[in-house]
Amino acid sequence: MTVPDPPDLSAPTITDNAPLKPPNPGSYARRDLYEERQTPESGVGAFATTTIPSGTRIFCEESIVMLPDEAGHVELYAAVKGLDEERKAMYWALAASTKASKDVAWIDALRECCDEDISETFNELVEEHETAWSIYETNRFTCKSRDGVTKSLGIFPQSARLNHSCSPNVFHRYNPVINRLTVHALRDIQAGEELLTSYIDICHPTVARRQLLKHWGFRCRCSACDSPDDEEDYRRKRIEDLVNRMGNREKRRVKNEGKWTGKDYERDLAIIVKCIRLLEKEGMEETDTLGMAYAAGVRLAVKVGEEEDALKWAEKAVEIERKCLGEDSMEFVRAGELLDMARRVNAKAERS
Ligand SMILES: C[S@@+](CC[C@H](N)C(=O)[O-])C[C@H]1O[C@@H](n2cnc3c(N)ncnc32)[C@H](O)[C@@H]1O
Repeated sequence: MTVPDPPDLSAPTITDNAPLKPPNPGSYARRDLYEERQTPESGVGAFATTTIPSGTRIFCEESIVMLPDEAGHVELYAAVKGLDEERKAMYWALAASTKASKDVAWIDALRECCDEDISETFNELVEEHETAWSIYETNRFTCKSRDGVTKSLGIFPQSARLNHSCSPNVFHRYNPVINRLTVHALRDIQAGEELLTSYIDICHPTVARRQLLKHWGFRCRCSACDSPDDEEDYRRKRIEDLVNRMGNREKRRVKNEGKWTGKDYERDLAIIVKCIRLLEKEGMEETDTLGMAYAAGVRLAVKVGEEEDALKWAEKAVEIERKCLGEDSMEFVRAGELLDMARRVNAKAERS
């Protein structure tokens, strides 16, 4: 939930301040659609109690704790201590799976700000800080600001019950417009199925995913991890490389605007087309990595005069962002703007 973010291929070219639906979404978890249950090996999990159609928003949750990326044990403990009793209870009831940090400099800082007469209970206080930190590290979600620059980490106690899969059936993301974490069904989910999100970027191959998941202290037993297939791993590695290349070229293009030639744009587009094909082949059609690839593809296709592809991808981008993030997300609005642009360009091409 806190792993490195993919390169920002959704960088807006039209407007970053598009009008969005009024932000009054409430804070909810659709308990009419799922229940929490103990699982044999993954602690508590969330299970569908009825069919959940693809695209359904299941969680739209406000955080109970949100801290800047760089906050440490002492700041976190103070934030938890400041919660009302109900929220405090919610916080302490969450799972704590990570090991104590080897960096103990914070203990000296804590000692310095404690009264002398606390010395007898100091060890207890340290333990409480460590437990609070482990809960935080196990359950926190990355929350990016609208400009994508500021990163905070938030605790959303109901969404925090979602277990992980590398082939997830739900998608989570913090939406800075409505200040909520949203979780959407990526496909139709049947009653009895566990709702599973991915804590990490699923484009990584198996070995890298295993390494990243060590943070949460478990080995993933999803089908992609349990019976890794060399070809699938190769495709995920290729996707990862292509996404990185797209991001790097996008940065270079922005820096060298004006110097980018038609050939350069064609090269960029070729990478995106490969990436789109692999994502579709890998069954990652639902995730918004593909949404980002489509959006980047639209801009480039327009540049090189492939108006029909631009229109096709813009339509797909809108659908993916609607499904994964909802109509109140910036991504959806930007995809809609791209679709308008692609339609205009197509109409013009047809006229001429
Ligand atoms: C955010 S919590 C998820 C909810 C948690 N199961 C609970 O009981 O509250 C993350 C923790 O759940 C467990 N977990 C999540 N996904 C898992 C999986 N696929 N296999 C085993 N354990 C998992 C791990 O202990 C992990 O550190």
